[in-house]
Amino acid sequence: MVKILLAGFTGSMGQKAIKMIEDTPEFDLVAVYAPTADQSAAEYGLADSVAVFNDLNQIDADADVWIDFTIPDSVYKDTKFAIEHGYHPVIGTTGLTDDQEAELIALSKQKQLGGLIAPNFGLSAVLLMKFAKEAAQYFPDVEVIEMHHEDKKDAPSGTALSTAKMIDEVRPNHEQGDSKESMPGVRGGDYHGIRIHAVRLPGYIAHEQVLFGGAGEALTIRQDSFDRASFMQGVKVAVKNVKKLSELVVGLENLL
Ligand SMILES: NC(=O)C1=CN([C@@H]2O[C@H](COP(=O)(O)OP(=O)(O)OC[C@H]3O[C@@H](n4cnc5c(N)ncnc54)[C@H](OP(=O)(O)O)[C@@H]3O)[C@@H](O)[C@H]2O)C=CC1
Ligand SMILES: O=C(O)C1=N[C@H](C(=O)O)C[C@H](O)C1
Repeated sequence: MVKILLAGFTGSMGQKAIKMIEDTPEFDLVAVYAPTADQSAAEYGLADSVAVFNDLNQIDADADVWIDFTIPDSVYKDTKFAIEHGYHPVIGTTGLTDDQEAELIALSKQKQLGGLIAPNFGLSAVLLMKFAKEAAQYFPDVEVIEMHHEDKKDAPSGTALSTAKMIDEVRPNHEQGDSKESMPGVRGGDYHGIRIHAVRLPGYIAHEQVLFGGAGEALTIRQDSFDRASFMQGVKVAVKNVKKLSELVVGLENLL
């Protein structure tokens, strides 16, 4: 049995994660955390045995794994807290900087505690990133478009940034054509010369396109998450296997 603490349980992903945990016989939800939580477990529709926390520093649950779907502003301190208290972190929340990520990895090594940071738990997105990295070796001219629901707090998405980083690792040294902007920002964000465009619209959930252009041809790789259920198989795999790791790693592909 894997005992789970879920941070961000009141949110869209948190609610999907509760269902996934309840539907998985070998998982046991022992505690939940959200800053505004002010009701009992039963009032949230949870078993009486689930401890409800609204203050990070009060958390003392007997859990194995810490699942985090919170907000970019809290993910660093949540993950640090989890590692320091011996909970294996499974982090879906976006927004960690490279320096924060490096610091957390170093801390996990010091504690010899396995954990996972996954910019995207969806298989279609994991494959998109893998295929984009392969294609970039042959098509150095590339732009990324990510499209998300209107409530998304951060831009670019963690997945788009991760895609750009993976492309940047293999892309041959290259000057991509660019236009002078007559309207600031119209060419999107710039990660090491890779343009990233973020779209926010009602009706969307999470989608990404990577566009490659070459002489007389183009390649477009696209993935769509039409429902947040698409992320849950990946979260499940992570929770089941995270204990096998001896440090914090980045990317679900490390556990597939
Ligand atoms: N890796 C992946 O595959 C995926 C990652 N995500 C990421 O997961 C995160 C959550 O997304 P989503 O569920 O849509 O967001 P929501 O806004 O729906 O939920 C946010 C949750 O975070 C909690 N929260 C707010 N402030 C804090 C704080 N200071 N400390 C701790 N918790 C806090 C909220 O609690 P309260 O109700 O008390 O305010 C709520 O439970 C985002 O970063 C998103 O990008 C999303 C989908 C897939
Ligand atoms: O906020 C979301 O919804 C999502 N966030 C993650 C990201 O920023 O990449 C993963 C997925 O795109 C959904």
